[in-house]
Amino acid sequence: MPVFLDATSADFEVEFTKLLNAKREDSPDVDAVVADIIADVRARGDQAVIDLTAKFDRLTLTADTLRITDDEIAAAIAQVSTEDRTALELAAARIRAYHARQLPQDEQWTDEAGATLGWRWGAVSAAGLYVPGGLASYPSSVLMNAIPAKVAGVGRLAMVVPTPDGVLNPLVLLAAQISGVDEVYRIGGAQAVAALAYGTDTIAPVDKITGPGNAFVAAAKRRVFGKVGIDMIAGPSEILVVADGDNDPEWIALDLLSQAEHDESAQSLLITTDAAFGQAVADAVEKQLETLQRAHIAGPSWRDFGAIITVPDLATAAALTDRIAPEHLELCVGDPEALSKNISHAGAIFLGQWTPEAIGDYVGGPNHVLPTARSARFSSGLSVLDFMKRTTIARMTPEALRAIGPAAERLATSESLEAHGLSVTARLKKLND
Ligand SMILES: NC(=O)c1ccc[n+]([C@@H]2O[C@H](COP(=O)([O-])OP(=O)(O)OC[C@H]3O[C@@H](n4cnc5c(N)ncnc54)[C@H](O)[C@@H]3O)[C@@H](O)[C@H]2O)c1
Ligand SMILES: N[C@H](CO)Cc1c[nH]c[nH+]1
Ligand SMILES: [Zn+2]
Repeated sequence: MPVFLDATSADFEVEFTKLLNAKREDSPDVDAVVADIIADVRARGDQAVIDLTAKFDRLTLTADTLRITDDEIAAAIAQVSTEDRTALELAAARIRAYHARQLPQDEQWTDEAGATLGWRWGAVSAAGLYVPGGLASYPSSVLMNAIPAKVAGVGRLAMVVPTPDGVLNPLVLLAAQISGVDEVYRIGGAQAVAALAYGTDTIAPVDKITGPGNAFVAAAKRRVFGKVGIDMIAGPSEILVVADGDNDPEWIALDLLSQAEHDESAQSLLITTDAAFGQAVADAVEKQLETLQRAHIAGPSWRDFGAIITVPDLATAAALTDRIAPEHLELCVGDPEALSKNISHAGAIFLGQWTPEAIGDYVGGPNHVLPTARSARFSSGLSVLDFMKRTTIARMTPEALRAIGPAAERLATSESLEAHGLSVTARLKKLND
């Protein structure tokens, strides 16, 4: 059973804080394991990756078989049904169209002092794309990683994906081909993140690592940040549904289970203005769990981290939502647009009862790699911008230097940085000769 909270009860604040702080992925135990794995990969390179893959994915590799060959990719892709290919291509086209709109513009102008200023955008040279594969297989996450990278203009796309027991999903490889991935390695977890960040004899290091994963992957990305860029912490999935009583409890139950089935550490929450509806959803979840294929994952997630919160009004729902800062937010209320305007912190918002979150996972167009663990307070879903960086541009004319140089001289003096000031003075002197 999930916890039931009532926002009007005396102990609500204590119980809600407990819910916010529930230990799901930010565990010191996980971090300690990940630190050792990263150190091992840095010290022993390919051999560490091979040993750790044998340990965690039950797969024996050599340096020659870490990378999936073009022939293996072609053979796997040949098994994909036309229906699956068509669905994947529809998803890819929609994701590409959405992300193409994110390409930023360069800017350049000349200001009143005569200085030409601006910035230009450029792509990172090499991106490492993490595609999860431990408990489920994610062709959709290949598209969500690789398409924005390609739109940004990244030169080299290196993808890692664990293949437990050596089982390869052909659709993952087709997605890699469709979206222009250059290299695919059958490795996962913290060892794959470390290999991408530090490089091994077989895997050249990348500049930026993106993509979702379990708690080990999220912790590894945190640890390699600085050596490489990362997109965000996209860990175990989360959904918060805000629903009034005018919804079908079964639909909402399925929406909650759609994220619970990702991982025992996933979190599904319901905030409702109608306590009886909340109970009906809880009953519907239990009913679904009797037959759901992944009840062994969704059940523990719902039992350990699920919650149903009753609120007196939608204003309270909005305030609590901002404190949760969920990865996914479904607004199943009469006027979802109006409610969404009162919410500042959510990775992705799904408006109205005809927009199940799963549409966003696959075919909506926006990215499904999204910030978890309340990091939507300060980060956003994966975008083209994550694969780009901005370089600033400045050009002075003699007149511009004459106009603003003296202020630079003064500031340099105030910082006791003599050479800074003199580099300006020397030029101004020449102008005054
Ligand atoms: N936030 C997002 O945008 C988003 C998107 C898709 C999926 N997800 C999440 O990604 C995750 C996918 O998880 P997954 O497990 O299926 O695949 P995964 O690829 O993230 O993790 C599998 C790897 O974890 C490592 N691992 C497992 N147990 C370990 C242990 N005890 N010690 C050290 N390493 C260990 C192994 O190396 C294994 O290869 C789920 O939590 C899902 O909710 C998040
Ligand atoms: N819901 C996940 C993000 O948390 C993404 C996903 C991929 N496939 C299915 N779901
Ligand atoms: Zn999902």
